[in-house]
Amino acid sequence: MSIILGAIADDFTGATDLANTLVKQGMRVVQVIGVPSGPPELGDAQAVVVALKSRTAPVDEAVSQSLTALDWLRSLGAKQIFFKYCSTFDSTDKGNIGPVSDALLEALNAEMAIVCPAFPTNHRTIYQGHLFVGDQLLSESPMKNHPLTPMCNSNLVDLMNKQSAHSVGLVPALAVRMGAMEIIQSLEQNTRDRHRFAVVDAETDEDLLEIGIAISDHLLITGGSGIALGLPHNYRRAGLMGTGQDAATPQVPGKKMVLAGSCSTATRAQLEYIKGRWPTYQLDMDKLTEPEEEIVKVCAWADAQPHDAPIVIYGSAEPKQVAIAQQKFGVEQSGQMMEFALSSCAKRLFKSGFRQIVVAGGETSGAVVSALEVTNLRIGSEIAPGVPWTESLGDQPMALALKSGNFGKESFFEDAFEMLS
Ligand SMILES: Nc1ncnc2c1ncn2[C@@H]1O[C@H](COP(=O)(O)OP(=O)(O)OP(=O)(O)O)[C@@H](O)[C@H]1O
Ligand SMILES: O=C(O)[C@@H](O)C(=O)CO
Repeated sequence: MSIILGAIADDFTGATDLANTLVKQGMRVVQVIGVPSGPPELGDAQAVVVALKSRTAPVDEAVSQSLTALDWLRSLGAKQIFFKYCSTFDSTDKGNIGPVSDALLEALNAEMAIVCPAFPTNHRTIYQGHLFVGDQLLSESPMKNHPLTPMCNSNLVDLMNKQSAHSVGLVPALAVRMGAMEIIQSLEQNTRDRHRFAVVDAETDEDLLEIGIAISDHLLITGGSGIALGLPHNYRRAGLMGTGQDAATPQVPGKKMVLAGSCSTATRAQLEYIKGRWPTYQLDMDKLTEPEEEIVKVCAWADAQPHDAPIVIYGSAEPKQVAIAQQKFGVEQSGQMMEFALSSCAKRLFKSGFRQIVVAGGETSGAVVSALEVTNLRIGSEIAPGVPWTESLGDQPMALALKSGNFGKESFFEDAFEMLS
C-alpha cells in the first residue's frame, strides 16, 4: 500500500511535533528514526515521518541524508513531500534549511515551494516575512542566545535568500487573509517573478488552513508543523484517506526520568519548577572532558533514588554559563560533550529499568533516541501543543516524550508523567 505524505524532519522533536499534528488531524502516522536499513514496519500508515539529526550537521551531510530519505519515501509512493524544520527557523550561519530545500525541490522537479514555519498555537507567527515569537521579533526573542543556532535575523525572505541558491519571494498577509484563491494567485505571481520559494505570512490557524488548501498540489512543502494542519483535509477531499489512528497513551511500566539538554527559556523554567519536587542532578561541563567517571556517578545516584518520583538529569544552563563552556571547549564540542553524557546515561539507566523517559531538546533527543537504538515510534496522546507521548516499537518498548526546547508550560514534566500513571 502506498503512503500519501512523506516527511523529512531535521530533528527528532520536530518529527514528533509534526507526527502529532497529523495524528490529531486523523492520519495514521509512523515515525521512523533515520531511513530504516531493513524492510520497514509501516503497517497501514498514511504518512511516514523520517526523523533526522541534520539541523546542525555539515551542509553536505544534511543534504545527502535528506535526499536518501526522499528516495525512500518516494519508493513508498509518497504523493507529497514535507520538509519539517523548526518553528523558529533554527539554522546555523551556514544554514541547512536553504540547501536542503533546494536539493529536495530539484530532485522533485518542483516549480516552487512555500516556506512557512508559523505555529500560532505556540505563538510563532509570520507577518511581512518576519518571524515573531509571541510579541517579539525572532531576533529579539531568547532564540538569539541558542547554544547552537542563535537566531539574529527575523526576516525570513532575507534569511532564505541567503541560504538558498534560488530567488525567494513573499505571499503577504493581505493575500493570506483573503483565502486560498488569493494565495494561489500570489504564489503564481511569485512564480512569474521567477521565485522558486515564497515565504507565506501566517498569523492564525485559519490562515494555515487556507494556505493548506492553496498548496494541495505542491510536490514539496517546507515549514513547521503548523502548516500540516490543513493537509489531511486535502487528502480526505481527494478521496485518498479514510479513518485515522487512536492516539492512545503508552502503557509501559518502568522507572521514570527526565533528561534535559535544552538550554531554552522554557526548559529552564520547567527545571526550576521541578527542583525541590523531584530529585535533580546537574551535569557539570568541566567534568565531561573525561566523562566516564561523571556518568558512572550520576547513574549510581539515579539508581539510588526512591522510585516513587521521576529523577531529573540535566545539562541545561543559563546563556552566560553556556558561553563560558563554549569558549573553553568550542561550540560544537560542548554540545556534543553534553549530548554524549546524557545519551550514555540513557543507555545505562534503560538497563536498570527506566522505561518512561522525557527528553528535552531536539539535538539531545537525537542523541538519546539513537543511543537507545529506537527505530520506530507510535504517536500517542498529546501532553502540550507539539509534544505527544510516543511508544517505541520493538522487543523492549519505552514510553518516550521528546520535548522541543521551547514547548510546554512550567509544569510540563509533572503533566507528562501524570498522564502515564
Ligand atoms: N551547559 C551547557 N553548555 C553548553 N552546551 C550545552 C549545555 N547544556 C546543553 N548543551 C547543548 O545545547 C544544545 C541544546 O540543543 P537542543 O536541540 O537539545 O535543545 P533546544 O534547541 O532547546 O531544543 P529544540 O531544538 O527542540 O528547540 C545541545 O547540543 C546540548 O548538548
Ligand atoms: O517547530 C518547532 O518549534 C519544533 O518542532 C522543533 O523543531 C524544535 O526543534
